[in-house]
Amino acid sequence: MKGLQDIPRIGEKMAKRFEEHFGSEDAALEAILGGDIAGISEVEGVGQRYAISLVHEVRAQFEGVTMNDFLKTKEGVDIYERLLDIIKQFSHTKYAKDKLHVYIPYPESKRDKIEEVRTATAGYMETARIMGDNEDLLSLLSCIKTLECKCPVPKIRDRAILTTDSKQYQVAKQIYGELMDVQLVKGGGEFVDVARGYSHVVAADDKCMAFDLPEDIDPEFLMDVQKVDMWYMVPELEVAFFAKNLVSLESTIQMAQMLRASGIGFVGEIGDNDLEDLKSTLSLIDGSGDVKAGSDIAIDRLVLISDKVDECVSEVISGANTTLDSCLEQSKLTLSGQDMLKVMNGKIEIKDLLEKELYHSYNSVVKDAKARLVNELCLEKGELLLLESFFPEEISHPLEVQQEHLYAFKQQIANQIKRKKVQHKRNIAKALSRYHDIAQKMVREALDFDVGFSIGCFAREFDLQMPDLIESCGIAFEDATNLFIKTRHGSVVPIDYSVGGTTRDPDGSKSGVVLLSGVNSGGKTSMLELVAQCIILAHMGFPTPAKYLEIGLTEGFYYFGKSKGTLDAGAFETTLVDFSVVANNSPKIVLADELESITEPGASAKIIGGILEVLSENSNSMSIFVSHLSELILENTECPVRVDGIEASGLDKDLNLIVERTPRYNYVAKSTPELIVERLSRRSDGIEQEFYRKLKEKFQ
Ligand SMILES: Nc1ncnc2c1ncn2[C@@H]1O[C@H](COP(=O)(O)OP(=O)(O)OP(=O)(O)O)[C@@H](O)[C@H]1O
Repeated sequence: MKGLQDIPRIGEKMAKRFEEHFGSEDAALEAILGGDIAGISEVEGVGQRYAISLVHEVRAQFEGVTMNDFLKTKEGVDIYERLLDIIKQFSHTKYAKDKLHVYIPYPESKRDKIEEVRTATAGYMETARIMGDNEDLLSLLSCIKTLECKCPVPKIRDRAILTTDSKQYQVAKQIYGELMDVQLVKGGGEFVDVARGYSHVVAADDKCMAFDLPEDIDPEFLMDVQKVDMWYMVPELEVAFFAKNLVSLESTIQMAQMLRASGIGFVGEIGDNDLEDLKSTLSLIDGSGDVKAGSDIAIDRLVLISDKVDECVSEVISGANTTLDSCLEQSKLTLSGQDMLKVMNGKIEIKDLLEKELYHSYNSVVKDAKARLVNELCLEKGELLLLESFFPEEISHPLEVQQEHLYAFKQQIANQIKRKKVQHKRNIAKALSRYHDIAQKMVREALDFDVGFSIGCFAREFDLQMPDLIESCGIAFEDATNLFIKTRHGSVVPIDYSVGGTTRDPDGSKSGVVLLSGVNSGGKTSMLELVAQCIILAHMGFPTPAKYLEIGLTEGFYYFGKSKGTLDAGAFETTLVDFSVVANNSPKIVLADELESITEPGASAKIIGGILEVLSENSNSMSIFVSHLSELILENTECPVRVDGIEASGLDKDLNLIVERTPRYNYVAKSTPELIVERLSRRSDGIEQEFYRKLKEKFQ
């Protein structure tokens, strides 16, 4: 399979959507082959069902087997899906929940696949045994999502590449044109004009170095744009990938460290030191790709200035005006006779005299105000120059800040922040670029860990054990519990049972054809369901719900559930056609529940007897038929059939049936419907009770 369009059902249009979603054809193929059902479901026009069937189809091509090769009936598939639904509850990520669908039961001929899964699952079970109740690990896992690889950054508006060299211009335009402005300038004058429009200018040729630039233009010089790495010129791009996936990455790293501390290997390619390095580098950025507060002292100081400057200036001014007011109150002017004459002769202005008198106080108030600003904003040398012109030199009352100078100051601080952040992001981007591939691998492994961990946690919760695989056709278990009853009711009576050539064979007959008889509501259907659960899980390579279980793998599994309602003639015919498939000689396990309801009892017994005869001729098959007609069926069959029974001994004080859930071997159990009638009678009164009493008499 070389391309997407080699996959049936993926045409040109769909292939394009896959490529767009996953970033490339290879990535899309990897997702399909790797069973990333969650990811595939997100492709435009693809739902979860389509994704599951697509993955199944592609895997079937590779493995040469489909789920239906083993699960021969719709009811078997239903049991498989219900089991999967239970396992999915132990997933912590959507990825794992969806990917669990790649686990299917295999026929015996694919034993290598079953063994492969068994080996891996045994590892997952051990991991879950150690870590299954670690709440920290579980909450970390639930924070991990598939990485988003498409992390476009918006065009950078405040940075530009300027050059006088047309070659450099073309190269820069081609590489960076979509990310920032690239401009060709003719000389120093134009360079300055253009540069004033940006807070950060990269001058990309040595001619620019010779320009006589004013103080406010401070470009960064580069000889050749081609020799610069992307992380240097646009660090935002590399940082964006890590920022967008920050939560997943940080959770994965923490999880890796946690697993390693518990002796569980995780992504061997990255050593402990690199993991720590990646973790500390990631701690410098936030989810938007910005430099996190606290990661650079210089940036923090500038940001603090920018945040506080307005408030600080207004506080300082109000303090200064209070001081100025009290100075004015205390000021008096005594004119000497000489000064009076000078004023009268027009040699000096009275205004000058007043100014002279007040200048000292004003000056010291302004000086104090500036000192307070320097102190409170922690200003450094280079920033003092702009502060000088914050207040008017001429006495003005009340004292006010010169807004245009305050604005210029703020602008300078903002530019400095941007420049410093770019510098800082370059260091971060350089450090992170080294980890780009391994980060992707780590998260993928973390998500895949959750797939296995879900199976392990499922096994841990229900105390499942790996079954023993035996060579003969049969199944035997001890203390087995029906998972559907357990999840529904919380408790379940464990059951022991054996059918076929197992080490627990009760009478040495190795009977592989069994009729299960018994009391109404005794648990026959539940027993059949339990056997089905064990068969399916064992053929998936999964552990089974029994303290001990041995099973002979088989090629096909036929499960025929109890029919609902009365069947008409057409349905009777259909059921027979369905059953005809068991007639061939291939190894198989057949479970059927109360097949007798397909027609009237006499005819049913004959038909079931006939089917059992066909099955008993196949030494590679095993079958259990639940029936209330066991005696009648035995009369209608020539082959050796073992009849087992689930019997009730009475009703307890709460009127529940007292049932021995484990079947008795070679024992025809009575249906004991009278117990049910008795229960109904004791639970009712009046006419209703009279009715049930009459029915009860019929059994005496
Ligand atoms: N091992 C068990 N532990 C606890 N509850 C059980 C067990 N087996 C069956 N039950 C409960 O007994 C009830 C009847 O079970 P089930 O339907 O399997 O009986 P049945 O013998 O097939 O009945 P019927 O002959 O009427 O079809 C169900 O509610 C089921 O949950």
